[in-house]
Amino acid sequence: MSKQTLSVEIAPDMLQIKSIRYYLNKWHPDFVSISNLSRFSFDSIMQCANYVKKEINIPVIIHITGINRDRNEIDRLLTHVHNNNIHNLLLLRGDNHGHIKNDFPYASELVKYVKSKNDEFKIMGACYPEVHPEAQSLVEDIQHLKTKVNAGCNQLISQMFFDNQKYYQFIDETKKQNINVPILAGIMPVTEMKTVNWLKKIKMNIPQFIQNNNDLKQAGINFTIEQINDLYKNNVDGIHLYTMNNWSATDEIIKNIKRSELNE
Ligand SMILES: NC(=O)C1=CN([C@@H]2O[C@H](COP(=O)(O)OP(=O)(O)OC[C@H]3O[C@@H](n4cnc5c(N)ncnc54)[C@H](O)[C@@H]3O)[C@@H](O)[C@H]2O)C=CC1
Ligand SMILES: Nc1nc(=O)c2c([nH]1)NC[C@@H]1CN(c3ccc(C(=O)N[C@@H](CCC(=O)O)C(=O)O)cc3)CN21
Repeated sequence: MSKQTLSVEIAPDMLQIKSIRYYLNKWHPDFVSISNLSRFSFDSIMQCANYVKKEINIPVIIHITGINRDRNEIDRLLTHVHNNNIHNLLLLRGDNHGHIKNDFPYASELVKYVKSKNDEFKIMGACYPEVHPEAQSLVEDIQHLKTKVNAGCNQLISQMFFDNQKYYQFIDETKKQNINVPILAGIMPVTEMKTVNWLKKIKMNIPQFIQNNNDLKQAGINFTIEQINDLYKNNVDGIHLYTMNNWSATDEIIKNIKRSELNE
C-alpha cells in the first residue's frame, strides 16, 4: 500500500524565498514542480530548484517547453540540468507566445528526443481531463496522449479542471486505452479575478461558483477543499496543486484535505 500523493507547483520568485522555505517545510509535499513562466529566467528556475532540493530536501521537477526552442537549445538546457543533478522533468509543448521554432511542435516529440539523449531522465507529461482546447475530441486527445506516454513518460499531471465527473470519465478512457502510468490531478484554486481572466485567456471553462460571488477568496478555497477531498475519496493517484505562490490560500486548503492509502 502507498499513500496518495500531494505535490505543489510554485513560481521561481526568489524574492519570496522566505515564504517558499516556510510553507514547503510546513507542507512537506512529495515533490515540488517549478513552473517556467516567461517572466522568470532559466537561471532563476535552476536557482529555485537547487534551493528546494538541497536546502529544504524535497524532490524537484522543472518544466521544459519545446515550442520555443530548437534542438541546440534543448541540448544546452539538458546539459545544464544534468550538471545540476536534476533528473525530473515536466516536458511540455508550451503556450504560443509568438516565438515559435519548428523542432518540437508537440510534447511527444520533445519526450522522444530527451529520452534518446539521456535515458536517466524521469519524465512527466501533461494531460487534459476537460479536453485540450485544440483537440477535436476526448478520444483523439487520448490517442495523442498514448503516443506521448509510449515515447517515455513515467507519470502524467493533468491540466486544471473544475468538474470531477469529467476527470473520472477521462481516467476511465485512459484505462480503456491501456495508459497505465500514474496520473496526478492538477488543481488550481481560483481565489482572485486575475486568475479568472487568465483562465479565459487560455480558453478554459470557468467554474460555476465564480459567477456573482462577493467573497471569491473564501468561496474558491472552499470549492477547492471539496473538490480535492472528493478526488481523494475516489482513489486518485495524487493531487498536484497549482499554488501560483498564493501561500495563505494554499495553506488553508492543505490543512483541510485528507489523503488515504491506495489499494494496489
Ligand atoms: N503544469 C503545467 O505547467 C502545465 C502546462 N500545460 C500547458 O498546456 C499546453 C499544451 O502542452 P502539452 O500538453 O505539453 O501539449 P501536447 O503537445 O501534448 O498537446 C497539445 C495539443 O496537440 C495535440 N497533439 C499532440 N500530438 C499530436 C499529433 N501528433 N498530431 C496532431 N495533434 C497532436 C493534442 O491532442 C493537444 O490538443 C502548454 O501550453 C503547456 O504549457 C498543461 C498542463 C500542465
Ligand atoms: N496553458 C497553460 N499554460 C501554463 O503555463 C500552465 C497551464 N496551462 N496549466 C497549469 C499551470 C498553471 N500555471 C500558472 C498559471 C498562472 C500563474 C500566475 O502566476 N498567474 C498570474 C496571473 C496571470 C497573469 O496576469 O499573467 C497571477 O499572478 O496569479 C502561474 C502558473 C502554469 N501552467
